Amino acid sequence: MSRVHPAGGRHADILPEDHPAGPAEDLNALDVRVWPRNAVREDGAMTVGGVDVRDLAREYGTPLYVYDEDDVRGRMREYAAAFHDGDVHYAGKAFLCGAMVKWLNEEGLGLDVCSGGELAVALAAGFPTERITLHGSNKAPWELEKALEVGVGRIVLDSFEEIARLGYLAQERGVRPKVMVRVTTGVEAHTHEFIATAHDDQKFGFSRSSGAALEAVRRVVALEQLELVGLHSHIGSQIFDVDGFEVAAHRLAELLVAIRDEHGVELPELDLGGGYGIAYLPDEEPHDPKAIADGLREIVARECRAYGLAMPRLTVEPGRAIVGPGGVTLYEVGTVKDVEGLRTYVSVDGGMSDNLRTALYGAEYTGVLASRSSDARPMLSRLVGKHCESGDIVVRDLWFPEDIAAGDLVAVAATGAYCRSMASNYNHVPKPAVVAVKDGRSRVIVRREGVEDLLRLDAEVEA
Ligand SMILES: Cc1ncc(COP(=O)(O)O)c(C=O)c1O
Ligand SMILES: N[C@@H](CCCC[NH3+])C(=O)O
Repeated sequence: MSRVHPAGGRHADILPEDHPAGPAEDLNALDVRVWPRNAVREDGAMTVGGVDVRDLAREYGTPLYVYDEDDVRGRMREYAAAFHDGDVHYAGKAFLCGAMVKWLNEEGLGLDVCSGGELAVALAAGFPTERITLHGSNKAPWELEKALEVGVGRIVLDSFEEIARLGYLAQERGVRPKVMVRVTTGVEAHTHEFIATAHDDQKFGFSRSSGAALEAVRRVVALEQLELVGLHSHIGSQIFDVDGFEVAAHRLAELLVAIRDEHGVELPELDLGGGYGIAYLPDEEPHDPKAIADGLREIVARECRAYGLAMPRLTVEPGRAIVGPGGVTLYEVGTVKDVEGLRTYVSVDGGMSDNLRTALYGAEYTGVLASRSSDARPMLSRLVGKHCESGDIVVRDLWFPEDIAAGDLVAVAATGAYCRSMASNYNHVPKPAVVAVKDGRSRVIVRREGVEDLLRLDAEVEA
């Protein structure tokens, strides 16, 4: 099936039925909804944080992850202000490095880590341990021990084995950590199957419907060594619709009542996780942090009133919404291949090793020719990487000007979350550097890997 796109341009006559949109009126425009707040074009080329992308590519090479520091810090501040009466624990899995930890500390946020590795980054960068929450669906004993040794603020319990293990380790050490029980509320979040986390048939948390959540609470309460402070729920990621949060809050409130009735305690904290969607495409409308905070507060307050409970202190754990929109990935075009009658494949010097999300979730992105502007006609394109997989797609459908060519720089929007943190070395491709830009200056915050770094780990080759 095909239809002719009225804007014309190469391949416009084969625009697939399911293609989300035709070409923008101006292919050079940088829509504020998807690009970092400080991204503009100057003399044709894109600048981020006042730095020309051509200078970034010359100085640091490509592919390159670029973070607009003011954008990221601005979102941290907005979330902290919106949840002024609660806690915002940034989910480090979205992107973590020493600079991020320092920004979080300076902006007064907390940090959610889900492995000993993430915890190590936080500790190395001097993050206050009482503002750290340790997550993880299968924490190793050494990770639990490390958390107890440094005194993290809270540990979120995810399995019966872990309750027993942590109780034992805490007793050995003579400490009494604060813990939460992660509840699988049975909510079917409207998002990709792989990033929904609260329906019954998956690995996270204790199921509410089977009674496992209340049994977990019973076991924790029975262990003197653990201080139960609340329940935790994370329904999934890249969610726009508040219904799921409402249902989760309602089910959690019912559990809080059951806990009060059985144990005579009202738990003082409630962690509702993260999951707030961001715009990857210009037609997506994310909620602003204040609307999210007001909405969640209202939902929980309503449930508490209905059940006669005191309002617990709310914690949220946004990752993507803080760091996603402020990041872009810069690539250099290597080849442009016109597949007659279908589309044009524009290949860049990275791909699924620096952004797995398209291959893994069918995620959608948008991108532009960034090193210059062009008035050439739009051409239906697919931005692909250099890996040996036909699924190595960065942007499935996008419109580039017909004159795009080898040596041009392309920028892909909203790649600040879950791109560097999910990067791999597939095909022995080293991971790109990460730079922060601000007020016309740039600096490396994570160094580029080299092939020598990969060889260094190979026990049977000489590096
Ligand atoms: C427990 C928990 N909290 C917070 C997050 C952050 O999610 P997001 O980046 O969608 O806000 C995740 C990831 O999905 C998570 O598993
Ligand atoms: N990695 C996912 C989200 C995190 C899921 C973790 N619970 C993404 O890129 O969207």
